[in-house]
Amino acid sequence: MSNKALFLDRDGIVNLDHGYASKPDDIDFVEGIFELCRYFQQRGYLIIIVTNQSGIARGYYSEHAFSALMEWMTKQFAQQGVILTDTFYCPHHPEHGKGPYLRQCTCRKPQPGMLFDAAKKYDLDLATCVMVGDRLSDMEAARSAGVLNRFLVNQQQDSHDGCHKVTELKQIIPTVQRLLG
Ligand SMILES: O=P(O)(O)OC[C@@H](O)[C@H]1O[C@@H](OP(=O)(O)O)[C@@H](O)[C@@H](O)[C@@H]1O
Ligand SMILES: [Mg+2]
Ligand SMILES: [Zn+2]
Repeated sequence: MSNKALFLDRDGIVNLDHGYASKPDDIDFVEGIFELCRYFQQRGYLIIIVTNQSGIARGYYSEHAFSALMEWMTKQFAQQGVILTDTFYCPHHPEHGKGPYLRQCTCRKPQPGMLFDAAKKYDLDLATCVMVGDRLSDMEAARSAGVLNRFLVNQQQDSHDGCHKVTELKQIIPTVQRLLG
């Protein structure tokens, strides 16, 4: 357990959530995302996306289309000086999934499955990882996985789970500097 990661939710954090993005034309990157990634990368964090993709379960787009979009996204990150180490995704939905995707799985956030899978694959010390998300389900997944520093961006909802609430990505760096030095 020697590595640490910045876990990013995708829709709503990396790109604006216009609803079930499936192709590059659907992607508008959120202001400050590359700067945030560069900050953590310089401090030795791997950059890992953890994303619910029920659009696959619902039949809106295929896993192949999802992978092609992530390949494109990885190149956009690289052009901005950011190595996107990996993406973990949940293609299931417990009610609206079709065929094999109709499942009560352990990877759909708020379940912590994707974070545990990432920890296993990259030998992560989850306590020292950081999660940034736009839903309480992101915070819950990270809390259940034992991620101590969790940032909830741009949500009015009240949360009692001890996460840091910010309205913009650029507010994260000063808080991290205070917490982690
Ligand atoms: O925010 P992440 O985890 O990266 O991805 C969320 C997306 O898969 C979609 O998840 C859906 O929720 P349901 O999966 O239908 O409950 C909706 O919130 C969509 O607007 C959103 O695009
Ligand atoms: Mg989201
Ligand atoms: Zn799943």
